[in-house]
Amino acid sequence: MPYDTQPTASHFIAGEYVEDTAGDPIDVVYPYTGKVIARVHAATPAIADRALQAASDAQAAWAAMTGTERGRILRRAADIMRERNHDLSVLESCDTGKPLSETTVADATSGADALEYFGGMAATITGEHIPLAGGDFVYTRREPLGVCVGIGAWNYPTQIACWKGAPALACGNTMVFKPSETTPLCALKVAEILTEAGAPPGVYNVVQGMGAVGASLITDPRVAKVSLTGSVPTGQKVYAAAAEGLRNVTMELGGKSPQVVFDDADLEDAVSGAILGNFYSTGQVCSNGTRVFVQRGLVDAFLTRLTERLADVVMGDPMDMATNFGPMVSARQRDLVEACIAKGKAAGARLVHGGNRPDREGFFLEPTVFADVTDDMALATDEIFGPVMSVLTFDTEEEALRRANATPYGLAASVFTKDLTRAHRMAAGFEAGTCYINTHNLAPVEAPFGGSKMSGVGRENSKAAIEFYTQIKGIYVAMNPVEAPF
Ligand SMILES: NC(=O)c1ccc[n+]([C@@H]2O[C@H](COP(=O)([O-])OP(=O)(O)OC[C@H]3O[C@@H](n4cnc5c(N)ncnc54)[C@H](O)[C@@H]3O)[C@@H](O)[C@H]2O)c1
Ligand SMILES: O=CCc1c[nH]cn1
Repeated sequence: MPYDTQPTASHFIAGEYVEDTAGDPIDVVYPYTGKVIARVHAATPAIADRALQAASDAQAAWAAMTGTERGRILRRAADIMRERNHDLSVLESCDTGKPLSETTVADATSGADALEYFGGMAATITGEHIPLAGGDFVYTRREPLGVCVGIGAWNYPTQIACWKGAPALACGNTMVFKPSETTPLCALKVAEILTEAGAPPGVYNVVQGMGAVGASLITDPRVAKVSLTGSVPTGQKVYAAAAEGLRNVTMELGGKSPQVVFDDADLEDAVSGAILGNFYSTGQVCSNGTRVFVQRGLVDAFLTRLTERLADVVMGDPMDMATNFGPMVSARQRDLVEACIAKGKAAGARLVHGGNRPDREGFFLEPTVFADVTDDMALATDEIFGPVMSVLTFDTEEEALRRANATPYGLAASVFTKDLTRAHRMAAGFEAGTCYINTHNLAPVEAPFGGSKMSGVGRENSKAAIEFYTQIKGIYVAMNPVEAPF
């Protein structure tokens, strides 16, 4: 490994790197080689306590700064991230195995976008004035919640650390962030950069660990809010644990999102959308449109063109800018996805492309396409979180919408058609938090992102995120003598 991936220490607390080797070791494995490239240690209870106390100690002073001052620090952090985009992208590729051609434009970039966006918004986070009869009035203050815990998934370690940290900090909260144990490296850089940009010690802390460390943070009395990005089963546990203390939550969970392609769609756009929505990040994107419903008249042409386009997949060294398809994040994830492929074959789905583990080192799996998938197959019901596309056939708009919504998930959905009214009808009918017309999987920070039904609670990004990192205080101001009954 030609890159220096071993972090200075495992944790970042109160503005500095902190080590405690008493915690369980966590080896960081480079998915391209399967070799260990760094080692960190899980937070011991003492480390978790130190991080929470640092966040708690820092919160009042951070909240007392003006939004303009906090925003300036976040925007400075965004500038530093952009200046270091190459190194941060290399680290993201080492942590996840995603190709550098992708991380260079998607990860630290999206993190910097969030820091810049919420940095710009910080000064605008204000209350309102509500006039009442007789000259009385109410004014509201939009106040921070306090100490927020962020818990991340492994697919977007830099992005997730920023999508949670930027709005939390803009609103005057402080954060203890626990990255996924699979990708522990990138969040440390986010903490380092925020500190360099001027965030006071304790405002943004990172502790490492498995689920147990995350669980221990949630129920701490110093914690006001928990924001998780992870699977639905983890979300259910975290939500339940947070409920015990009536803590605020944001839950960014899994999905089984539909893409509906009508036969009047632009074929090239529909195929591009299906590729973006199934194979970007080697299929490890929460909002992937893994159920591709194609209208009967277009199915053959769609599969033909998709197969042609898949010939352009360049699977290989993530650090080679020509590579556009990397390994999966871990052997475990690769094995889980392989089992889903085997189940799909056994259920009678037609394998159109891929399906195999290439004979090479690293956690590679071919981009895989199944056709003739039916709604009852596990391929169509279970989140796979890997490069597996299922193509299903439909006849009518009513049928497509009904089947698209027939899932407990509700993260994303897209429709491909040239018929404008149909596009908007479908978008209105989708039971999903994030919908697309004639594209899929884009997640600009200016737009709300999040799920309905089992896919989540709350929204990240956009103005909507402010709702989930603040609470409103109403202050009644009497301008008249107080009238009492006796
Ligand atoms: N909706 C979104 O924005 C979004 C984005 C990315 C990934 N995801 C979802 O994340 C999943 C893949 O990521 P993963 O495998 O890391 O998910 P996961 O649920 O296994 O783990 C997510 C995080 O939760 C922690 N965790 C596990 N058990 C915990 C507990 N009991 N208490 C507190 N923390 C606990 C883990 O250590 C990890 O940091 C997929 O389902 C994917 O759809 C969702
Ligand atoms: O993995 C989910 C978040 C996301 C979607 N697109 C880019 N990031």
